[in-house]
Amino acid sequence: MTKKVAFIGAGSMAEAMMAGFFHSQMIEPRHAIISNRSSDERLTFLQDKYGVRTTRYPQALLADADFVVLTMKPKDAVSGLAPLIPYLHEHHILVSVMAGVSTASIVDVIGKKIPVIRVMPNTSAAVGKSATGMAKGAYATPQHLEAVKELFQTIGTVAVVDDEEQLHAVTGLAGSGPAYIYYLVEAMEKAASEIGLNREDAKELILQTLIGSAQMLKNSPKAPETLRKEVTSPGGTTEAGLKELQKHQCQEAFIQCIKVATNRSKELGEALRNQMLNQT
Ligand SMILES: NC(=O)C1=CN([C@@H]2O[C@H](COP(=O)(O)OP(=O)(O)OC[C@H]3O[C@@H](n4cnc5c(N)ncnc54)[C@H](O)[C@@H]3O)[C@@H](O)[C@H]2O)C=CC1
Ligand SMILES: O=C(O)[C@@H]1CCC=N1
Repeated sequence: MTKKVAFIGAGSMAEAMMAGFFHSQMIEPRHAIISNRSSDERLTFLQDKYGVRTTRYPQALLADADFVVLTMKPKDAVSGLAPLIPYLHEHHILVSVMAGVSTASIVDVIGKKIPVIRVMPNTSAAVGKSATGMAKGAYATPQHLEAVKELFQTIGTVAVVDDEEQLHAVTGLAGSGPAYIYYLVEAMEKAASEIGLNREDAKELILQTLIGSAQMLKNSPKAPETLRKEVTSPGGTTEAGLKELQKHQCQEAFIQCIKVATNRSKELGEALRNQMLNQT
């Protein structure tokens, strides 16, 4: 029997996961129900596109759900969870994808011994290629973790981390990761236009370069540095290009980018804890 999923939040991450779950046939669209804060238009769009059910009644949302996936922003955790509390029971498995938010904070907001699995996927879930990290909360058993792992393995790879704190790093590296790659592609597209390539040719060349490099990184036993050196002929074009990147400290900037994103995840979790303290 396929599992039933309720999504609390109907944004880009909820849609990416839904699309991936449905494509893998792990979840049937009629077994998914989704809510958001206020946009009827958005819920209608998702209903029409995927055949999911929609509601803003907490009781209806949770009635049949096996997994309750929290897909609102960290700042909306309290407002999103509050109406659900009377209908949340220990048989539900809460799956939070909220960046930075600890399982302990979620349990504290709910005030019940609910199993919570904290998950950090990325939007490549939509095409079954998420790089997902996860950790279990205090009231989740290894069986709960396994059930959620099985669910997310249908939309990509899963790394279970022993220490929940490591999910900040997973977020800085892989949760946000697709955006870094898209940013690079934006730069490649701009450059392609300035050096006289038409948009369609450029798109195909960039895409194939990315896919080919990713496949090489995956299949070759060689380190990225070795692969880079193999492209770089002494006195050639690559060397000239890379010198420019080094001049702008591009690698250092990328390292700093990932560290800052990781710290931001910690700050988001702390901001929610402060919000909770101010409300008590
Ligand atoms: N976008 C991404 O690449 C990733 C996002 N995440 C996490 O996923 C979560 C959602 O991110 P996005 O989809 O990008 O955000 P989004 O802004 O696109 O969607 C947030 C959704 O939450 C809903 N919402 C807000 N308050 C609510 C409430 N009180 N009750 C019910 N629904 C409520 C909004 O109406 C909206 O549908 C965030 O916590 C983020 O940290 C995690 C991994 C990757
Ligand atoms: O930017 C964010 O906060 C979310 C978490 C990881 C990707 N998007």
